[in-house]
Formats: sequence, structure tokens, C-alpha cells
Amino acid sequence: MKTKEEIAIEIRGLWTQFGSHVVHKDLDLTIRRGEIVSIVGGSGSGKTTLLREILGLQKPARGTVKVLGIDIEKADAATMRKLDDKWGVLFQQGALFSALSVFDNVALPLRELRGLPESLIEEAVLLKLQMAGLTPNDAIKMPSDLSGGMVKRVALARALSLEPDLLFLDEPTAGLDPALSDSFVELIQGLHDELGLTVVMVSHDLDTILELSTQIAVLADKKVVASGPPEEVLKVRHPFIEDFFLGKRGSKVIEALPELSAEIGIRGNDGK
Ligand SMILES: Nc1ncnc2c1ncn2[C@@H]1O[C@H](COP(=O)(O)OP(=O)(O)OP(=O)(O)O)[C@@H](O)[C@H]1O
Repeated sequence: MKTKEEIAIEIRGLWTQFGSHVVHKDLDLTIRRGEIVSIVGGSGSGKTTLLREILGLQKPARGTVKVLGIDIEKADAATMRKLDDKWGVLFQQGALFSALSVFDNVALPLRELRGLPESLIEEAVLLKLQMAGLTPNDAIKMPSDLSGGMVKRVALARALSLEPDLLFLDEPTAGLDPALSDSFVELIQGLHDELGLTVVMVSHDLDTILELSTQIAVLADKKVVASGPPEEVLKVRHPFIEDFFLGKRGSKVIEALPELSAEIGIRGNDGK
């Protein structure tokens, strides 16, 4: 039995509604610390909305969301600020402030939340840039001078600036070509191994999902229909899972991952 300390995120009985449109209906999800979790689901299944609810950016109609033991809805402003220090977020849109240099983009959360001396900020920014695979020379560049892959890296450096326990990534490899996408996946894996981060990502990219995830949560029918290690989730019989993971494209990706394909092959498709 897992202790409370080991649970990073706990969602119970969550309902989300926009007017008469019910997006989530009695959704439950548990994420333990140290996992790399992919939230997958069809377009409009409510993945991004779920991420926003976890971050307290959107209020569910019903249910509870606890992050690191804190009930997001009941948390006061001071508690939310403390939580803000503990998570880093890399969203799909609006990754960087175009009027700020790379250095200032990464320094922003430190300047906003801590009031640290500039010498410490500089040290921290250069370290985070290095962790994200960038050099001190990149620090003086403006966002308009960067390639798409570099923008993602700078946004990642900024998400890491407060040394978070939790990292949220919304479509981290969207818009990257396969080589850049692979190197971004390696980067996330390395950071996870090095820092022991809990990573929660929304992704459509099968390679990224299957290479990185220690847990997959499948959103369908307005709730989480399967959640667990990839080899378990892929055995669950559900039309979305079969289409998404076991269709032509998915089968190819799985074939290239010997451990996973052996697991699925050995057990067969016995459902759950
Ligand atoms: N602020 C809002 N007002 C009204 N409807 C919304 C709002 N935000 C999201 N929705 C609706 O909620 C549903 C879930 O949206 P969401 O963006 O979370 O889905 P998603 O699974 O992330 O989709 P995609 O994979 O296409 O990005 C969609 O039908 C969307 O139109």
C-alpha cells in the first residue's frame, strides 16, 4: 500500500462542464511521485482541461484535485504560491516572452517569486540552460533568433528554474521533427533520472509516449478508462486503446520496443 507521501496527484470524482457540455464525469486518477505519466485521449476528450484543473487554472464543477497533498480548491493564495514554486509548466502555446532575451525568460520566475540577488539568479539561469542542453552563448539570444527545438529547450529551462518536484508538459514534442523530438525525449528522461521529477504530460506522439511513460492514463468516455504501466494499459480492451496504440502506426512503434512488444505478445490480448 502506497503512503500519502508517495502520491503526487490525486483526483477523485471530478466533473467538468462547459454549459451543457460534460467533458469529465466522475473521473478518478492517481499519480505517484517519480512517475512519468502520459495523459492520452481523443481530440476534445479533455486532456488540456484536466491539466488546467490540476494546476488550479480552472475550477471543476465537482470533485477534488489534490497536488502534493494540497486540495487545490481549498488552498488559499499563499498556499497556491508555494505550490507554484513546486511545479514547472511547459505549455504548448506562448512558450516564451518575445521581448525578453533567453536569459531573462529563464530568470523571470526567479525574479518574480524569490527576490534573489542577481549573482545567484545568473548562476541558476546558466545551470538550467545547461540542463536543457543550451550554452551560455544562447542566453543573450532573443526568442525570434531560435529554432523551434531551441524554443522548447528554453521553455523547459524556465520550467525548471524553481527546481520543481513536478513538471507538466503539454504536447512537448509537437512541431518538432523526429530527430529533435528524440533528443527532447532523451532530455526529459535524463532530467527525470537525475532530479527524480514527477512528469505529467499530455501527448499525441506515440514514440514519445511509449519511450518515456512509466504510466499511461487513458481519457475516454469522459473518464480515465485505464491507468497504469504501458504494458498493462495496452492490454485493456477499449476501442480508443486498440485504435491508438495497436493500429498500424502504434504497432510499428511497439515493435521497435522489444521489452514492451514481448510483454504484450506473451500475455496476449486477454483484456481486463
Ligand atoms: N473555456 C472553454 N469553454 C467552453 N468549452 C471548452 C473550454 N475549454 C475547453 N472546452 C471544450 O472542452 C472539451 C475538451 O477540451 P480540451 O482542450 O481539454 O481537449 P483535449 O483533449 O486537450 O483536446 P486536443 O487533443 O484536441 O487538444 C472540448 O470539447 C473543448 O471544446
